[in-house]
Amino acid sequence: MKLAIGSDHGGYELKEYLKSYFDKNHIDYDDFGTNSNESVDYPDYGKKVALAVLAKPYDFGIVICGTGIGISIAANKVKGIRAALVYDELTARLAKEHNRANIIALGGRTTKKEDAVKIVNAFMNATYEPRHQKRIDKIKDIEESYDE
Ligand SMILES: O=C(CO)[C@H](O)[C@H](O)COP(=O)(O)O
Repeated sequence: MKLAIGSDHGGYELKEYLKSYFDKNHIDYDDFGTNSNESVDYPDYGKKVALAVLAKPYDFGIVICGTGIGISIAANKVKGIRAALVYDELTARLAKEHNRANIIALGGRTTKKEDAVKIVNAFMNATYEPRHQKRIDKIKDIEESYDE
């Protein structure tokens, strides 16, 4: 299991908290920034994690901004990315089971740190249900139809 993680300044503290949890629990990750509380632009970090998830052998990505909204929108602009803004264990589990999300987005200013750990674990422990593949294929069809 290896994951890619990135945030803007609004998600920086939660990113660092999750990293310390991953370190303690021997979960491998690469951190794509940002590296401080200094103000940055969330699309830059959403894009970095999205491209990493597509190009490298990561099981999934985690993106974090203040609410998780902006950075999930940005990540979803990368073809092949299904970034899900999740806010509890149920939405995290369903993002994997139904939506085959390859990135989850969290809000650093809206999600408690302990809840974020539970959310990430719920996603990691869930399994995609192939009965949903027809819908995933239709999402891909939308991407393909706006390619030009
Ligand atoms: O949540 C976010 C985007 O959805 C950003 O983290 C937020 O907009 C940053 O705001 P500010 O520049 O006021 O810290």
